Amino acid sequence: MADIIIKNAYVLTMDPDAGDIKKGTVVIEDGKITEIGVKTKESADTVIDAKGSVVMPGLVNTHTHAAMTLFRGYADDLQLAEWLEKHIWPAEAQLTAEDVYRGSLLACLEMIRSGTTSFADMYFFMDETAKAVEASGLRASLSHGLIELWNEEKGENDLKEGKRFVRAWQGAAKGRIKTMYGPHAPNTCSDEFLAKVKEAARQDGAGLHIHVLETEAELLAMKERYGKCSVHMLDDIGFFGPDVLAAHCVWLSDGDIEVLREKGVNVSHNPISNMKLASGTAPVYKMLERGVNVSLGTDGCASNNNLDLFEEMKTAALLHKLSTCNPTALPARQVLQMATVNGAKALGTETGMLKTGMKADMIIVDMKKPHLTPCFDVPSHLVYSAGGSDVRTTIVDGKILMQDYRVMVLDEQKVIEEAQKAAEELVARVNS
Ligand SMILES: C[C@H]1O[C@@H](n2cnc3c(O)ncnc32)[C@H](O)[C@@H]1O
Ligand SMILES: [Zn+2]
Repeated sequence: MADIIIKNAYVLTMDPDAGDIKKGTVVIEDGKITEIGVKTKESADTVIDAKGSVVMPGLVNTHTHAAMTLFRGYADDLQLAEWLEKHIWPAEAQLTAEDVYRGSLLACLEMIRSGTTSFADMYFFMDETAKAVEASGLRASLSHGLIELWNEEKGENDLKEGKRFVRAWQGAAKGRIKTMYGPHAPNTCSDEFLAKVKEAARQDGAGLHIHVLETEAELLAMKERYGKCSVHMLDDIGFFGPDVLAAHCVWLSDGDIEVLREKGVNVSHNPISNMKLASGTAPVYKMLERGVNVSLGTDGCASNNNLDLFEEMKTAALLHKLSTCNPTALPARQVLQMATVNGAKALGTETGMLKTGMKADMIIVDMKKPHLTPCFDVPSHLVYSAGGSDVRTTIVDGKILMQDYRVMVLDEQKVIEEAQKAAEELVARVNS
């Protein structure tokens, strides 16, 4: 007998070798997808009748800072440098481990509710984010943020903590947690330090998560310091490879795109954060055209201000039609691919597609809604009309985290109340 059978659903497989199934069944056993089709096994511990719904791969958020939910709406309408240096970093100096746990748990709840099944995170007190991931049932690739700021002692301490975290949590939560090294950015970490971090990652077989060329200010500072941009500096120190997840990549030249493609670097495109902080428009159309693996991220809740990847998908589609004056740029299926297949590739999670043998991370989206009626094309609705609140069921590793809008794994009210209290006390400390 199977663990879970989802039947009567529109199955959006995202598998290039298989089409969609209009009225199909997905069978889950031992955390994996064991059958997909029309005629499958019929008995299971849990049978979900998904008539009027779409079952699809869970969404993958490849760049966030989960605990920053506590700073949602804290410092709006600013450019990155002022936002970070005058508001966010002073506030983060007051963070406690408990705050990070509360904020991360709130983020996990928000992600479960809006259909994200795995995410990549870079922050501080990462044991707490890992505990929240463990408790929530989500999948995550976590890194301790390393911000050297040309201070050798700080760099050493940060790297020591990053290394401890990588080794302590690799493969935890029954393999749902992976760990990475998280050097913050080429304009906050020296080239020598970045080379050391790369070597540590190589020794531990861990990936690297870094912000790259988010702003023009970064590009100018790099040219001034090194006579070349971030991408070429990172390339020259041997930093790049398919183990690298580069967030933002806004201020890229054609040559930079070629380097990213050649080295198999994974890019996390964060259109809402880039728009809100007025950082610029990443050349996503060109990157995709040239074969760079571009995925989607929300960034943290202080620059977005939520974790809803449905909003991110729609924004990406619209932004790149506008920026290229080309309505055929980033069609719905390609954007869905960025949020699923490409994200899973970036995190190396064996998810992102509904395919026999893959890990069972999937969501069921309720299509019986006024704003989703009528439905001529499912991908179109998922990108242009649906929102995170249309997700009715979320499954990770074959475990149901939310069923019919009811979150099964967390005490929702308690998570919200405790995060609210933590945020109020944190801001009071910042202002005192
Ligand atoms: C881990 C550190 O990164 C900071 N951060 C959050 N969002 C961004 C961003 O868009 N660019 C650069 N740095 C960012 C976060 O506040 C932590 O200090
Ligand atoms: Zn970020």
